[in-house]
Amino acid sequence: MANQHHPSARELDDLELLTGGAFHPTTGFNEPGSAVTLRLPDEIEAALADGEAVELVDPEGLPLATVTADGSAEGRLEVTALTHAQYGPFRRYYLTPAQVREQYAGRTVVAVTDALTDVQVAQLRTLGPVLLVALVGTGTPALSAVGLIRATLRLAGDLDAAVVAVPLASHDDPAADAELRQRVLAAYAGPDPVVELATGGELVLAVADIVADEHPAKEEQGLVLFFTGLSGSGKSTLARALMDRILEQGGRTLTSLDGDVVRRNLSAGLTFSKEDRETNIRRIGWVAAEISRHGGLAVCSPIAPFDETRQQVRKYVEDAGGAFFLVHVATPLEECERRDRKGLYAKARRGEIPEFTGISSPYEEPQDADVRVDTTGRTIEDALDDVIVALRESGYLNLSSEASRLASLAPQPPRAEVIEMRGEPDADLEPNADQRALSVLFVCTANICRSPYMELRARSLMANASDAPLIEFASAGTHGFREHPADPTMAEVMAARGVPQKQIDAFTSRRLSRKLVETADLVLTAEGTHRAYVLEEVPASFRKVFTLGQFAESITRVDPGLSGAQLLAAVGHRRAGTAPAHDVADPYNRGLPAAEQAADQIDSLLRVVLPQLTGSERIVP
Ligand SMILES: Nc1ncnc2c1ncn2[C@@H]1O[C@H](COP(=O)(O)OS(=O)(=O)O)[C@@H](OP(=O)(O)O)[C@H]1O
Ligand SMILES: Nc1ncnc2c1ncn2[C@@H]1O[C@H](COP(=O)(O)OP(=O)(O)O)[C@@H](O)[C@H]1O
Repeated sequence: MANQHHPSARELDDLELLTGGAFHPTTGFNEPGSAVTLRLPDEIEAALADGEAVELVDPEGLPLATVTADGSAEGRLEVTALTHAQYGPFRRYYLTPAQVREQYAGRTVVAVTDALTDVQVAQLRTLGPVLLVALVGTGTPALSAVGLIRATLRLAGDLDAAVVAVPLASHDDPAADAELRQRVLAAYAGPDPVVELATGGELVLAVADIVADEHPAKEEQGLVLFFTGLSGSGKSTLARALMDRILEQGGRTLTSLDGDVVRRNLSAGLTFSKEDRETNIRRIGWVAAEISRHGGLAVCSPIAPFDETRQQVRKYVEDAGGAFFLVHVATPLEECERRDRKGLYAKARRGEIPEFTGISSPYEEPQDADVRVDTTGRTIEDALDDVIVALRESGYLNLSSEASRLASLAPQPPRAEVIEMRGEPDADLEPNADQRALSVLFVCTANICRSPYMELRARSLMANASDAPLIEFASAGTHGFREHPADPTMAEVMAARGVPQKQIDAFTSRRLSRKLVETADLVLTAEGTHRAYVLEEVPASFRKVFTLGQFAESITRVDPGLSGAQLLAAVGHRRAGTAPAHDVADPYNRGLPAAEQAADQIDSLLRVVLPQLTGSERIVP
């Protein structure tokens, strides 16, 4: 069909609500005074004026609806649905008001736009059967659409609640949006009551991992470092030097999108016309944004002479959840021309290269650079330092200064951090001073329930085994909050099983870090998902990361005479597969019986693991 149009994300959300009847009585775009509008290019407008129909297609080209002009002076557009969007995560929860009336009549309707707080969950418990309407339209929720639905579903499991997803988008007009919200909720509720949630309260811990995933700490966020400046200004030189520093420090994946290199590959065949330069930069921006979406770090160094295109790239990156950091390498034209490393300026002056930036093609100086570096008369190290300092201040990337960098590359002294352990060793069993204690790291999600239990319980069990060699126990969470106390229910179970109250009170949660994994001799996780998480972060750790259950099974496969480091080496090569039966399910928020059950399971696994690990028979939980 000739007349096809790709609406924006906001318009596609509106289209779905229009065709589903959620905007009742509005059924078309561009009604007088309505915020539900559709912007069309001139040629499409002309086709509509000629009485032709126009297909609205989704980003993959699937025709969703046709629009026709109703001939009115206001330009109202009638919409006829062709099909509904069929794919996308949680699609099955996207129901029309009619479908909801049929399935969920009688429930109190409650709109949800963010992860729920404890206050809100308590309120929901008082409402009887509820229908949670997750408003997931473009620009509305605090979480991504997927995150909001996932978090809502997880909490709904514990309530008398059904969940429906409604793509009510923001129209950047608070009054109109409030009115549309009311209208949509009324359409979904029919005769049933609509109740607004109270504000305030603390985020419910059960969904903390979902929220934490979507709001990574700055230093964990995807990052695009974008160098712009004239040819010869020093973009590639500084970018390369910076990348070396990042690689030396380690801990980040890195992709280089250098101007010259991109022109030979991704943008081969493009010229230096304004249009082709824009295409080139948008391609770089698109790739960089995808890299940032997955938490990666992309370093780009094209000239990128046009402000508008740089803004587009910034938007791509920010829409992908990454951070955009603009470095203006502001070496003046005279200096670049004096350097003329490739002899291009001389050629451009002679007219042999048309449209040369700075000579016969413009360079628009950025007004939004995060740092501006003029390299004239400076060493590369010195100029690079400006970038490193600005990056550190931004919080996105903390590269150590030259002095501490050299120190960190020097041989490390023995680890100073000694985690408190069992009581004093018997004098006659003083461990060999050369023999470093094995360190075992327990991992779960938020480090407040299962892994603290494992850590503190293992430590207290070891206190009974004075014949055993030293083992250090620690724990961490893949997600969740830092410095939280142990879950009170789990704390109660620990205390009842002999963990000293002092240790329970002293416990605070922490996030898993690459360093923790790297320094541990053995990492034991509560579930297979935690193990997968650790392996993704630190793939090289695959021989020492197990679920606790998997490790307990694996050690039965090796020589029973082995213990300590020899046991770990042997098990690393003879691992049992992970199995769901190995998982210790999350007892968080499920009451004392669930906590007891998790503790029983952990105890029986520790009963297998600790004696073999230590070679001591005295550990009896
Ligand atoms: N007409 C013209 N104008 C500017 N630059 C030219 C031109 N023709 C070739 N070159 C060489 O191409 C490099 C710039 O390519 P970019 O992709 O970074 O340019 S742009 O961002 O698309 O404007 C640039 O490399 P750098 O010196 O690394 O910037 C030049 O070497
Ligand atoms: N302080 C400095 N920072 C970066 N480059 C410098 C500096 N001083 C001199 N130069 C030289 O300037 C040239 C910059 O070239 P290049 O990095 O390829 O620029 P661009 O990528 O912007 O075209 C190199 O020859 C580099 O050695």
